[in-house]
Amino acid sequence: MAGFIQKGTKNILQKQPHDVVFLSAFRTPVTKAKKGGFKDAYDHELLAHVLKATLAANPNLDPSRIKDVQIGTVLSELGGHKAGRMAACHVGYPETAAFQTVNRACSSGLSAITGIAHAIALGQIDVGVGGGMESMTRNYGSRAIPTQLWQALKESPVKDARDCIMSMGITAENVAERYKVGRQEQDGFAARSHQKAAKAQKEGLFDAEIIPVNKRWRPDPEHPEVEEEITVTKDDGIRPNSTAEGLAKMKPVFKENGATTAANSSQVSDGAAAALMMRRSTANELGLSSSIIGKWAGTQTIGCKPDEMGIGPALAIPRLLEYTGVSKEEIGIWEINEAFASQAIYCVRKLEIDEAKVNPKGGAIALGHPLGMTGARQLATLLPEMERQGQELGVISMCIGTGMGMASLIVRE
Ligand SMILES: CC(=O)SCCNC(=O)CCNC(=O)[C@H](O)C(C)(C)COP(=O)(O)OP(=O)(O)OC[C@H]1O[C@@H](n2cnc3c(N)ncnc32)[C@H](O)[C@@H]1OP(=O)(O)O
Repeated sequence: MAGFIQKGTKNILQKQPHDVVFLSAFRTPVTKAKKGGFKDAYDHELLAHVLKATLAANPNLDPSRIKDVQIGTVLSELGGHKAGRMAACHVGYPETAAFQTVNRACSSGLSAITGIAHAIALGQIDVGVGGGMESMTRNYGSRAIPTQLWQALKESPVKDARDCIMSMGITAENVAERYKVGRQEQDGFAARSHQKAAKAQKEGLFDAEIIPVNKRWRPDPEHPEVEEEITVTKDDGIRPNSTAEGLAKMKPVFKENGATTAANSSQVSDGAAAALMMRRSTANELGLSSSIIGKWAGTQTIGCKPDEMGIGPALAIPRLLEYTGVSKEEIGIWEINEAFASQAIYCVRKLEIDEAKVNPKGGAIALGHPLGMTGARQLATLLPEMERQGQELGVISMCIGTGMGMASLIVRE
């Protein structure tokens, strides 16, 4: 044991009574902000759907066993806490199930899952739900960068302090320049993200993780009084015809003569995700052991320079591997956030991992990146793919806009 986690691949692959296990991991489709299927939805509305689906998928679990719900969200009004708790109560979580929202910027969903995992590992709770929600349609823009800032911070002599509010696109340009990630390479990576996602969508590989969502939709912005009922079943940001040559025609959006374009950046999107987690011994006691789909085996978070925040996974992953005693070669699938192609390429290159093992169903460039939800989306995307490929170990990793990386080790059941 290292603290409360198992160390070493052999130990990690064994089923232990104190393991933190997943019984379900679902997500809504991820849709384009302002244009996509959830443009008229609230973040907590999407959360209600995944929380309800979590109960429905586990009918033999008495909801009163759920002791805590942690939901990552970045931009939500009042930190999403009040509306999130309302959503949980609304769909049948008893008043005894505690609720909190978590904000570690883009890694909030992964932080929420880790928070529940730590509470289970310490014996604080037996059963919990971790996830994320985000409506960038409603909350991006005015809430993306703080406006009520202490003047001393704006003028801080410490560059790292000032850089915490740097445009994410500029940090992507910094990574490209400093580590020589060329435009062509970025466009090729972005096109492959779309191609992989399109193939996975065509083959139905997202079906197991996606909860179809019925919702109202206003087809005409000029006539908001006209509403229709629609069912959103698919991610709508995937562009199957993306090619490196086609993407080369796009103009840089963050910097004159830069290389970061709308096509090689993650998309601004809406969505929610949730996973049911418990201690293995609790699952056994409740007769739910046959529903276990995977286990959490440890998380590490590490800081880096805010002006090159995208390199975070390249720092967090080695620390995670050291912490868990697992080697890079033993990881079958890597879910690495594609905040921008430049930073994702840098991380893959620096870690010397095979791109064929990275985001096999595409990443945030194709699937979208509803900030606080993405880490939880990656879990929902990873688990069925580990099962399909017969891979035992997977890693989820995020970069964090104020200069951090986070990584979690996930084991197939
Ligand atoms: C820690 C972290 O994770 S940091 C990351 C946090 N997230 C961010 O910072 C968000 C980054 N992304 C953005 O800010 C935005 O997506 C931007 C500014 C890059 C682009 O915004 P938009 O211009 O609204 O992008 P949008 O996706 O709508 O694309 C605009 C146009 O570009 C073209 N385009 C975009 N992608 C493609 C593609 N793959 N192939 C061909 N054309 C494309 C299309 O013409 C598209 O218009 P359409 O949707 O009407 O067809």
